[in-house]
Amino acid sequence: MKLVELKVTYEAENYEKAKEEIINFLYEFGIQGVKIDEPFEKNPLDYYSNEKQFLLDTYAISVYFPKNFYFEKKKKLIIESFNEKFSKREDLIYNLEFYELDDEDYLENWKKYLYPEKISEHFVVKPTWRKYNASENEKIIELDPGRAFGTGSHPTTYLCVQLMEKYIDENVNVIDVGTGSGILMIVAKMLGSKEVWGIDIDEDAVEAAKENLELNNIKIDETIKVIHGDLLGKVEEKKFDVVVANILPDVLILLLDSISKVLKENGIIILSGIIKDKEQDILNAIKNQNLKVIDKNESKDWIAFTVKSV
Ligand SMILES: C[S@@+](CC[C@H](N)C(=O)[O-])C[C@H]1O[C@@H](n2cnc3c(N)ncnc32)[C@H](O)[C@@H]1O
Repeated sequence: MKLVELKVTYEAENYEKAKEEIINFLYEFGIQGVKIDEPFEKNPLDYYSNEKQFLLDTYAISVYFPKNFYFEKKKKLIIESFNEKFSKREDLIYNLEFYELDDEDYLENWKKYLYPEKISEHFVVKPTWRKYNASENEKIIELDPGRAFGTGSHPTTYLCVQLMEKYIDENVNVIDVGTGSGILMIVAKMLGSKEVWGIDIDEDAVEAAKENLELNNIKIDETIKVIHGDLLGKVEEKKFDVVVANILPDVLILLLDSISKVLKENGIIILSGIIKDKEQDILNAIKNQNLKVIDKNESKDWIAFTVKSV
């Protein structure tokens, strides 16, 4: 399996703002990981410890996509939409470059950037190859994200985890729609949920989720299932107290009807993956499904909602 790295090199009046804008924009294209290169205060001694970093003088953001049969179309779309959004800006100049990578190279490279991270009141995500001394009230999620989305560090994931901490206990069953690395299934189980299902249209994600459940000593059985496919075809007869879904806004809007069908009468849905620009579209879809917002969580340019039936 090959991957494609898109490297955006840029100069901006406000680097922090430009970085957020570029990452948020690219997120909409289903990226698998983000790597950020920034120049740093130069000390001549650093030349010997990290020559590559030392010589780097540019700001760059790299994101990764699987190289599948429709990637060329996607590439064209990314370049066109990127230019449409950013080319007329007075405060930003940029250059886009695409590179092909082998899966293994990507995974090895990617691992260097992941560290244990506290993502909510109780949860710490720990990459399997790192050490971490947990304090008494911390819950550790062992994770090897592989090629699936969900390391915990993206706002869309941690906003969801923070809402899950409020609404999930041993009395509820949960389905995670778009489970990716399985991180939200692990959170649901660690919060005591008696039954946790996860579903994803990406076969690699299903494999990654199963491996990560195992890493956390969660056994796949009648109460823990990871399903490959689309919600509608695969989960028709079953109802859940809690549905969590961290997916792109346009997909969430399409899925909301199917999600409502698997929701118990007093159940709740935790929706994440919502970039601020799309907030109103999501609110309209929520209203059209006879649902209402009962809680909201925000970070940077991202929003997550808890909703239930009117
Ligand atoms: C942003 S990732 C979320 C991963 C993880 N749940 C998290 O919160 O970090 C979205 C996932 O949704 C999956 N997905 C996209 N459309 C889907 C659909 N219609 N049904 C099920 N999964 C879908 C993608 O394959 C991807 O793994």
